[in-house]
Amino acid sequence: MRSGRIQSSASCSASSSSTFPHPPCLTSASRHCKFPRLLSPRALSLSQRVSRHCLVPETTQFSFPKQSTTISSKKHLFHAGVGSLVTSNTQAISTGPLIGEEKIGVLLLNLGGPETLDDVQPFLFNLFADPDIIRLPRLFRFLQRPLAKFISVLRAPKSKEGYASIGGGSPLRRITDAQAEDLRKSLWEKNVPAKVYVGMRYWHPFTEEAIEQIKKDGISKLVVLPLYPQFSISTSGSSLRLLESIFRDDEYLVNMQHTVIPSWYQREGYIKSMANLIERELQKFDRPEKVVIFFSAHGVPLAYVEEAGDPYKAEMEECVDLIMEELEKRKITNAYTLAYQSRVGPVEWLKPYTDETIIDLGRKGVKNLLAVPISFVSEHIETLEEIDVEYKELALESGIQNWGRVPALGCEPMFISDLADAVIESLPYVGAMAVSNLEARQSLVPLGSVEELLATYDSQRRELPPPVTVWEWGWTKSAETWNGRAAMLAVLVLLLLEVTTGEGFLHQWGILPLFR
Ligand SMILES: C=CC1=C(C)c2cc3[nH]c(cc4nc(cc5[nH]c(cc1n2)c(C)c5CCC(=O)O)C(CCC(=O)O)=C4C)c(C)c3C=C
Ligand SMILES: [Fe+2]
Repeated sequence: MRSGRIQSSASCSASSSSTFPHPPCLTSASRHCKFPRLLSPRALSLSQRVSRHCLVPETTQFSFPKQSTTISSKKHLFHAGVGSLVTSNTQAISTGPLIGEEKIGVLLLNLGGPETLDDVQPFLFNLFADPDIIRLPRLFRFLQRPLAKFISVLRAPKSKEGYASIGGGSPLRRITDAQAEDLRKSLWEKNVPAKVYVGMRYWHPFTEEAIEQIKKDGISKLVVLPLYPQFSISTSGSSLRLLESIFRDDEYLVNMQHTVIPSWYQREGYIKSMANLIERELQKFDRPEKVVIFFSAHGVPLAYVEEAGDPYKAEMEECVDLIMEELEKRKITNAYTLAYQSRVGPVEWLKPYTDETIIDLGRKGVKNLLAVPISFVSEHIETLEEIDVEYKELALESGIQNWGRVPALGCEPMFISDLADAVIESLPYVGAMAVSNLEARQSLVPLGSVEELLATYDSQRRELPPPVTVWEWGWTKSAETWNGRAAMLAVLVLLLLEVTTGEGFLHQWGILPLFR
């Protein structure tokens, strides 16, 4: 941990990354991974965590493409190539001409957001129907959709309030479309005539719609780029799992070569762009050197990291370290801290929590705070409402006098240009296909790459605690959790009875007919 880092007393056991379970395939994968040789000794331990993503099958010779360069600095070596990369090919990596007759596509994966208040409940339904958000035990899987309906109806009023306060809907589609267009332009400027598609997980344009267009356009080589800098089961993992199921069932797609860039938080362009934004915002304070830089990342339930092996926390911590190193090179050595926001439900999420940390910093006498949203590259409800309104208010109440917030990256030219470089550097890894469709389907090639990626952190697909409150009571944390689970079970039984008998409180209140 770097010297300037403020440790909130709100932090917990989750702050140590050494407890992460290492998926079994790591050892073999990391042997092929170039990172340990490229990074400085300090970064090496971090890269060992990252190397879990260097999922190159054992049979594949792995070398970075010629155009990728290594930029060295006194303290750190950046690899300008694709940070962590999964190839679609277990047999060979094409090194020949990449463009020629090939039609190249880039698929940007993102979360999606409701565009109007009427979209909020169905959007929430899609989110909670995702087994990577609520993973029920196998026996109860059939209840996933009724449960999603139930929770989405319960949560919709609160969410609607939030979306109403930011203008009546999420800006995510508009911003992601603009990023896609700028990325396309940047690729063309770099002589890579690619088409760029947007596939959202929970709202329009859905991933399925993007895939239909990719097929119509006859794309033959596809680079899959989730727009999340750090990997999480709940975000990129979920999108890749969906993609995998779409690929598996489709004759065209099973033959399409593809590559996935699962995370890219360590790329030089991204780190420098973040540092630029922070440096710019710091200048707005009267005494910039007195400001505490407050990185706030979207949280995930602790069990995702500790039980399922989600690399999210490790990647987040490394990302923050890299940004601070970049700032240090610019002689900016402010104190900083990292906390996790936006938790929902009764289970424990990654700590320290943003709200508790703000209160704690206020108590410690911090007067100047600069919030940096770190897990997402667009403005969205959690920056515009949660940070700008709720956390700002909390900070001022807690004794912080001067508050600032770094904008999300959006279409920052250096950032977009770096994403374009990531795509270009990944192209040599878009591999040749399996010999036959049958083989492709059986050995999951090209799906194997996605499958393997998913397997590294989530091989057992264990039950994950429902992160969302259905019901809550009790005094202790653990009691709350178990009460929540018991209540959920009771609600499920009631729901089941109601659906089968057509009678019950939901019908009486006129809620259930809405479900039909
Ligand atoms: C890296 C970013 C994100 C992670 C990790 C993540 C995990 C996660 N989220 C929920 C529940 C909700 N998320 C909601 C909105 C939302 N989530 C992210 C990003 C991450 N989520 C974004 C960018 C957005 C906003 C999209 C927009 O419309 O602007 C919502 C809906 C809003 C609300 O009601 O608060 C929920 C619910 C869980 C449970 C989870 C991990 C398991
Ligand atoms: Fe979320």
